[in-house]
Amino acid sequence: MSVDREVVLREISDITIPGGGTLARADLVRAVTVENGAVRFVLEVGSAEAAKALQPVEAEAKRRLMALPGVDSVSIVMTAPAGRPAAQQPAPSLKVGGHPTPQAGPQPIPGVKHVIAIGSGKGGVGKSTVSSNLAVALAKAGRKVGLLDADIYGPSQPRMMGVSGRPASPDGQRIEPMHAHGVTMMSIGLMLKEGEAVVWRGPMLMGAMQQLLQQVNWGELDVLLIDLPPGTGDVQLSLCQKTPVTGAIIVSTPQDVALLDARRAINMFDKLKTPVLGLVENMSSYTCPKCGHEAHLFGHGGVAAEAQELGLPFLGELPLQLEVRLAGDAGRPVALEPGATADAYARLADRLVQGGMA
Ligand SMILES: Nc1ncnc2c1ncn2[C@@H]1O[C@H](COP(=O)(O)OP(=O)(O)OP(=O)(O)O)[C@@H](O)[C@H]1O
Repeated sequence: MSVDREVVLREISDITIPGGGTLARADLVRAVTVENGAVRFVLEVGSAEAAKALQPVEAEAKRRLMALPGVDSVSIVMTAPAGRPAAQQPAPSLKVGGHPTPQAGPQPIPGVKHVIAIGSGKGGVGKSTVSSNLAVALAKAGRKVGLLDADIYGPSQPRMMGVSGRPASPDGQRIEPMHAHGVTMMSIGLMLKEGEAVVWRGPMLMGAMQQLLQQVNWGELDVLLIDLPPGTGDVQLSLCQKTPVTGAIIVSTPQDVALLDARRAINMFDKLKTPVLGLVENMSSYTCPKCGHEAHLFGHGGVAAEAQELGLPFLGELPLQLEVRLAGDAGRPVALEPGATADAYARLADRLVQGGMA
């Protein structure tokens, strides 16, 4: 067995710490590296006293790791965040995917007035497209808007919003969000190495969501839109457990199969006691640019009918248009330019503002 980061974390995860709990649960381990038999990591501690209390933990970790075949040295650095000169600061603690730190119930995000989750039952129905365009439309309406791309399986907001690069973390703790088209944004995709596969389990996802919600300097926002992964999984659960969510918008195509999945998503939000603000129909019609004929490739009106049946607001329909995809691929959401689609998004934004949700 070769020793790597995962082996190191597993080996020390159940070491108990003063005050109860384990190293893994307290999420104190940062920046694990294994190189030519040398294991190094940081134990993040709040103060000099805490560092002193953790000395037996440090010793036990060393003992266990030195016993692993192939490990020649173990170096553990304890860091206290405050008052250190910059040169001695640890690498930014952008360990998205770590275990969550204990948190008593949902915590509001400082400065953020409303949180709106954008979900769908099925992938590919345009949830990310709707999120980026709605964010832009809200910004155009003068709202202070944030957009958090929490689609861990396929983060697409960096591409759709035209943002790249790694977010800065000047103090190694807080994360500076990016800005594009008047929107403050952060994507889980910007925190991962390109092409990195995400195989996080529930607790790691919880940790990631917690960091993205609470560790990012969101600033003062009227509304933070959260682009969720499709379906009904751990991210949705984490979000609703970690922060009070004003409500969820469900995106669906008019197609029966997409609607069936949308119903599951609505059910899940009901169970999580998160109000569903309404349903949006995407790709509802296609107008041929040559002859002007309007076609309904995925059917039409299905989402409005579904909303009526479920007693939920129908928030509007958005056409299927080549420009929507091209604009998304180019990093300039179509809602930035004047036109029928921008108008449809402006109406959607206006409904949220008028309803006191954004
Ligand atoms: N109204 C539309 N007209 C044309 N293309 C669209 C429209 N809505 C979405 N698309 C395109 O469809 C593709 C999927 O859209 P998008 O990524 O927004 O879906 P999604 O529901 O977020 O998918 P997933 O969650 O599976 O990543 C993208 O290429 C996008 O540009």
